[in-house]
Amino acid sequence: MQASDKAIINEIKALTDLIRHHNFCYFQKNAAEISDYAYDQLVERLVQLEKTYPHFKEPNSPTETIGEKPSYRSPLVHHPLPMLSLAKTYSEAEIVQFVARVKKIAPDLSISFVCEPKIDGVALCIRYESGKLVAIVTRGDGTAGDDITQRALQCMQLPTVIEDAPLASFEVRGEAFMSKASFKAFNDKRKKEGKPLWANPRNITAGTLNALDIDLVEGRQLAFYGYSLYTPKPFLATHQEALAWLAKWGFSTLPIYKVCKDVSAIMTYIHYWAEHKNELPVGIDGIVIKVNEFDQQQLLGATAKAPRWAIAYKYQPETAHSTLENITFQVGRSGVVTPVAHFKPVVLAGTYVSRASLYNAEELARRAFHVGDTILIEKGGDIIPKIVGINLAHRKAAQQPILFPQSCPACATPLYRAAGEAIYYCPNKQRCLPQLKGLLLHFVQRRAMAIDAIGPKTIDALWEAKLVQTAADLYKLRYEDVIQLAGFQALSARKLLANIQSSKARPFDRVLFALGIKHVGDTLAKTLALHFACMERLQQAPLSELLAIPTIGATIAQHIVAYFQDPDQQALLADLQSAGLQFSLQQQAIAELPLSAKKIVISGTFHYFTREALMYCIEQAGATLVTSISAKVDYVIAGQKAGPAKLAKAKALAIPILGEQDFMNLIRYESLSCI
Ligand SMILES: NC(=O)c1ccc[n+]([C@@H]2O[C@H](COP(=O)([O-])OP(=O)(O)OC[C@H]3O[C@@H](n4cnc5c(N)ncnc54)[C@H](O)[C@@H]3O)[C@@H](O)[C@H]2O)c1
Ligand SMILES: [Zn+2]
Repeated sequence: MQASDKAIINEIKALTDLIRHHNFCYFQKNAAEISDYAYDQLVERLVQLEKTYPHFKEPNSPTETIGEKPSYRSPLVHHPLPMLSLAKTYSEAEIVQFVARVKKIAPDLSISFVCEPKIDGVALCIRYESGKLVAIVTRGDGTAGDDITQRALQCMQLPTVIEDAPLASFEVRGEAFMSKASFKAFNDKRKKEGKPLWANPRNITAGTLNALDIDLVEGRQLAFYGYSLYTPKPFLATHQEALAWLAKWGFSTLPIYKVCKDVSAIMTYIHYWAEHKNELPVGIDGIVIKVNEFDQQQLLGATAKAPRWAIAYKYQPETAHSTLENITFQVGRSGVVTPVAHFKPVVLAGTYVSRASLYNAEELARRAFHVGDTILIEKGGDIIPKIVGINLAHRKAAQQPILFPQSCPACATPLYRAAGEAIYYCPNKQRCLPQLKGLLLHFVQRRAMAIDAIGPKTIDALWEAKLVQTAADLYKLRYEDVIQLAGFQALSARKLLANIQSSKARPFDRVLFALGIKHVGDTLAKTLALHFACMERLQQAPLSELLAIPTIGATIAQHIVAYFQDPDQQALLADLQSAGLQFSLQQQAIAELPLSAKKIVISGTFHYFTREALMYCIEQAGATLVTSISAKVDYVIAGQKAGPAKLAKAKALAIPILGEQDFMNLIRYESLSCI
């Protein structure tokens, strides 16, 4: 093998792995790490390499697969007709080639195209039998997806009965999404509640439809636009007619689709919506061009990945040039130092932007920014802008790159970097101002102690006046202290003190979360509260007991143990306890556990739970596990290969038999966070 072959094999392998990684982030975690444009460039490069060197192609290449594996959380549903992806391009020349290709296959026919917006959401297929909605299924890997009927109906308005359906069974395919207005309202609410924001409407749509906890989905308003109708027997002649039927049956369709006869009409449509897409109520990332006649679609057929009768023209993300003014280094409450780029304000996707986070030291070193650099900033559907390029030709000579500081920008303590991590920390937990103030802000936020009267400004004022340095100091505040602060009057001072007093009623898990122990988010705080029931037991818990909890790995367990062994934290906890905070689970909370006093039998193996995790969740939900079926048993949870004798006995005794998903719904899985 030649050296150049080796380099190509390596590039193909690296690209294949990288694309798989991004597929996982995008489709499974709903948290893309790179823009769609950057992702599409990676795929394009791999497609080209595979075309030139087909013998080096990796088996199961992501250029030939669709979406991601179904979750296996809910029953798998096969698609009688595969749900494919779309061929896509960012180049107008390729649209011209597409039209030419289509015309070549059917040269004697007059061909028309339907141009319609490409909505940036999640593809769903809705099945109807005898005019009734029977299932809503995700695309999954194109051949089978997840049945999400219950969840989807909870957050979307869909026609559940179609009175005048001329066919016994059919499928409506389309895109679920969140409108721009609902997304903004939802994120504004989360901001007020101190919760992390969703990056874009597509992520929240996918997150909602994948949610394990149906209660979490409540209040999230999604919409659905139908873009195709699949029938077992031909029933209509054109795609345009299908769209008209969908609208007649009560499906929302974007009424801006247009039938175009030639390339020039297609281009006019593409250009028009490039200018006007921000005016639409829903985010679109391109235009889909489809051959209108179904007969002609059949003639053109499909590849394994996409139909040959359609193509998506994708709009490039909005970008703008600006000048880098500075990079500052922000210290978070856990001591993590993050570089933030500040640049001359520019308008992108309708809003002014002037800052972009650079994530970590490695990224800063790799990009070697200089003050005054001309930078290219990109903002797609995402709310967070990114720096995607530097114009080196514009760089002024004799400037030095901006380096990551060696010591904390706030307290000058030398920074520390754990082996194998890309992040620098300031280890000065006791005196580093942004860390201490960050901890206080975390403590008062709505998800923690919900002391709403205190925001960043009040924290600053209390700090300046040397009244508050730790969370425990809040509970020592007196009226005379607060009234002397700038901006406080009798009423506001009393309100603040009342707010602090009422925070003493917050339950034990919220107190645990409020402490800001590294890695202990609100769900893990709940798990710890349920498992240990009181602070004292948790404080004394050996590493082995923490490790026995399925959600806790070695790093988290070590952090928790180290936290409770730290004398400063012990002093803080003692102060908070004497202030009267809830240091144990309330009896009432135990009685409210979703399966209190229930008896459960499990049988078989499970997709999502290990047997140990399932047993743990049952206990955490307040139920008791029993081994044999009797009239005293409340539920049987049956997995694959569940014992037939057990199931028959349960049926005879009319004991409800639950699948894995039913059980998760019952225990409000997400709120207990068991695995
Ligand atoms: N940023 C990342 O890391 C990352 C990772 C993986 C995938 N992605 C994005 O996902 C894309 C690949 O996903 P894909 O296979 O779903 O392709 P796609 O989203 O580009 O195109 C196919 C999909 O378009 C949707 N669609 C919207 N409007 C439509 C309409 N009017 N008619 C027909 N279909 C319509 C359908 O859901 C269909 O399944 C990538 O091109 C990229 O944009 C991004
Ligand atoms: Zn510091």
